Formats: sequence, structure tokens, C-alpha cells
Amino acid sequence: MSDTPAVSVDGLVMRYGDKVAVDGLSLTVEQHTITAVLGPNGAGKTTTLETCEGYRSPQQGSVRVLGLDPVRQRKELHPRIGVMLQGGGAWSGVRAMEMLRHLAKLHAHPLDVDMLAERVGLADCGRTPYRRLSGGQQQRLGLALALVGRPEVVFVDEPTAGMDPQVRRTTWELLEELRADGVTVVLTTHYMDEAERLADRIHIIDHGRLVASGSPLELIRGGTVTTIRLVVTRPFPPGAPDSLRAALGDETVVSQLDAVSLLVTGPADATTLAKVSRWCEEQGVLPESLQLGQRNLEDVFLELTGKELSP
Ligand SMILES: Nc1ncnc2c1ncn2[C@@H]1O[C@H](COP(=O)(O)OP(=O)(O)OP(=O)(O)O)[C@@H](O)[C@H]1O
Repeated sequence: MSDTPAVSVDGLVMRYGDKVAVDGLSLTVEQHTITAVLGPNGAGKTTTLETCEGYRSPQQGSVRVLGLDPVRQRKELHPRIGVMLQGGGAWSGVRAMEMLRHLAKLHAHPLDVDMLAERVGLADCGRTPYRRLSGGQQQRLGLALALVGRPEVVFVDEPTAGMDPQVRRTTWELLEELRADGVTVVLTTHYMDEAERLADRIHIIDHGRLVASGSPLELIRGGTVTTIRLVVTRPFPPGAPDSLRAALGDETVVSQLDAVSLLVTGPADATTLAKVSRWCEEQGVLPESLQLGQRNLEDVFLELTGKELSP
């Protein structure tokens, strides 16, 4: 049974009217891992997660969670998964601890509610009605609600959005403890440091398709590939990334970060630096800085999707 993937998505297609939100997506989540699903806004992450959670039926393809069909075998699967929805998923008038206690009663072997509340940092706002909780507190309640039933697989949609740095770190520790206890965590996030720190495996999706999969280290190819961040004093002329790419050759990827900065990924050796300087001279732009660095997940994401991940 432990060989069964926690999640397997095979050729999933989901549309809203004419809009294709998920476009033949296939991916696997191994058990006892933290797996991050990354993608720009509108990439199809939430739709995919909602299909895994049984809230939507696949229009094409199939989805299995712990080997079960999330819609047809919902009764069997539901007690074994936990879901943290974007926006908390609680009623507006109910107090945080009431909600947690109520949900605990619906499970056969719930966690100790007081301990869980303490752990996620809800202890001092347990009597506060849901609508009066801060965004970060609502997130924490959402996480507690997802965990109270001791799930085998937990789906968390942007678990630390709106949390302050201290609570984010505590939440990361909590997710790592869950993995150590054998729980599988599937999360979406817009924070690269979160994915890099937590995830055993990352799936990057864009336009409803899988564009890359691997461990953080595999994705950044061992951190050996280097980058040059070029910042100039005046905005680049139109078409600058293509023109620089043509000047540098096929081994490099050039992405525009903003009006005055470009990121070159590839061998950042003396020859490349000389070519970048020569290109600046030809374009009539003056470099303000040429910074060498190691390629990170944020760079990989930008290359693959053409967009920055950070909110
Ligand atoms: N209920 C809906 N009706 C119509 N279109 C929708 C609906 N939900 C999502 N979409 C569209 O489907 C696409 C995928 O949306 P989805 O929410 O799955 O993306 P996402 O990757 O989770 O985005 P985000 O990072 O912004 O949460 C988007 O273009 C979105 O506008």
C-alpha cells in the first residue's frame, strides 16, 4: 500500500466554459513527502487541488488520491485527507476554537484540540469570531482545521500567505513535523524560499501544463549554473533580451526583470562578461552593475514561465 502514490494525476483536463484551466496535466506525489505545486497566477493550481480534494470531477483524465477516486470514493477517502482552503473555509460568526472543536468531533481519532491550537498559534484568539480574525490568524485556523483529523494526505493552498515571518517559520516546522510523522503534504505557494526550504519535490505548472518537476536541487541543477544580473542606467530599448541572447549564443537564457534589469543564465565566464559589455556599448546603454550570482529557484521559475513567482 505504501507504494501507492499519495496523489496521481493523469492527463487531467479542466475547463470553465471556453477557458482551459488545466490542459492535460500529469503528475505524481509520493507518500511521506512535502510536494510543492508552483505556478504563476491562473496556472491551474487551485483547480487541480480542488479536483484532488473531490470538489470537482475531472472532465478528462483521472485523479487518484491514496489510490482512491476522490469523487466516487469520497466517503472512504474523506477521513484520510485534510484540506486547507484559500480563505480559511469557516463560517463568519463562529469562534475559532468552537469551529475547531466542532470539526474534531466529526473525526474518529482527532488530535488534541488545545495542543493543536497552541501549536499553530491560535491559543490567544480562540474566542474571537472568525470574521474578526486577522488574515494570518484565519490562515492558521484553516491549517488547524485541515490537520485536526490526523490526515494521511494534507492539501494546503498557500499555507503561509499573510503570516508574519515568525509564524511562517513555526508553520514550516509544523509541516516538517507532519512529514516526519509520515503525513504527505501537498502545497501551493508563491514563496520560493518556502518551496526551496520545505519541498522534497516541486512541480512547476503554467497554462495548466507541467513545465518542470524535480527536487529543488535538481531544478537549479546543483546550483552550478551561474547568473549575471545586468542593471543599466536607462531603460533598455525594445527587444533587448532577444538581442542580448543573439549576442551571447544558445547556451544562455536572457530574461527581462524590469525596465532596467536583465538576468542572463548560463556560463558566467570572462568571455560572456566581455560579450555583455560589448553588447551594452553597441546598444548605447551604460551598465550600473553587473552582478554574478548563483541561479536559484526564482530564476528557474522565471525562465520557465516568463513570470516572477513572488506576489
Ligand atoms: N470558477 C471559475 N470560473 C471561471 N474561470 C475560473 C474559475 N476558477 C478559475 N478560473 C480560471 O481558471 C484558470 C486557473 O485558475 P486557478 O485558480 O486554478 O489558478 P491558480 O494557479 O490557482 O491561480 P492563483 O495562483 O491565482 O491562485 C484561471 O484563468 C482562472 O481565471
